[in-house]
Amino acid sequence: MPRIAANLTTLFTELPMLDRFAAAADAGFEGAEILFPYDIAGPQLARAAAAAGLPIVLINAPPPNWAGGPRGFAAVPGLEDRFRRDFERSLRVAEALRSRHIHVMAGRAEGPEALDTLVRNLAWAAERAPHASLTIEPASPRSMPGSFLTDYGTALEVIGRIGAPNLGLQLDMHHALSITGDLAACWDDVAAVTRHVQIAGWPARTEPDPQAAPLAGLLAALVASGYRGWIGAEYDPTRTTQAGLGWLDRLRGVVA
Ligand SMILES: O=C(O)[C@@H](O)C(=O)CO
Ligand SMILES: [Mg+2]
Repeated sequence: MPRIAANLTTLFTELPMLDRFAAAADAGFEGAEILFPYDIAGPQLARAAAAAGLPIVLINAPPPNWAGGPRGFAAVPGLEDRFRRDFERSLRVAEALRSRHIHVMAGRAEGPEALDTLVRNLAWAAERAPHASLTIEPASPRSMPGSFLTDYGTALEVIGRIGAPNLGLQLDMHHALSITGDLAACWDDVAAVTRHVQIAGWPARTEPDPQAAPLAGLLAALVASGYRGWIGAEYDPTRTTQAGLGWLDRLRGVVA
């Protein structure tokens, strides 16, 4: 049965980051994602996660400028040195937090040179960190304008060209629906290389509804295909996080 992680960058934001782990554990989550854990010392985060009994499932590699800027640069020609330095940083943090996955973002770029840059950077990263699990996540252009990685065909090509056992896909249902409009067909295409799944309500990206389309279909497909990874809840709560958590028990009923 897939386990459910709270994305602590988007959930429990009523609380300081270090208090979010305990709140997520009390609410019934079994793990945590943090998009950018670079503002708080790793040992402090690791202690808070351990005290709450929550493994950290996913972090993102550092963005050059999270506050309004591009959120990554693995596909940006000319920034390869910066990519390597920052990847080393994400590795140190991932090791301190024992994060299961590192999500590497492509950043704003276009064209064949960007594709080659992404392949080269990710191939280097996968070889540099054979024990780390790396993911790439196609993002809808509406959410991330200008991002290089906005379709699953390109993601599959990149993963296939590199052929590293520690590189795979992060399927975020919000992006998958925005990009393809057909979550079931998208899952069929990418299931074999998917290492991590994220869910949210559709189309508003608020609380997920496990018993209604499109999430009900995705959950059925995950169970049918024997998906053994985590499901991360990455959404914007309608009111407080706690007030909207009724979906969590209902989801367990569906995937049990
Ligand atoms: O879907 C998203 O926005 C995230 O998973 C992410 O990593 C981009 O910041
Ligand atoms: Mg996501």
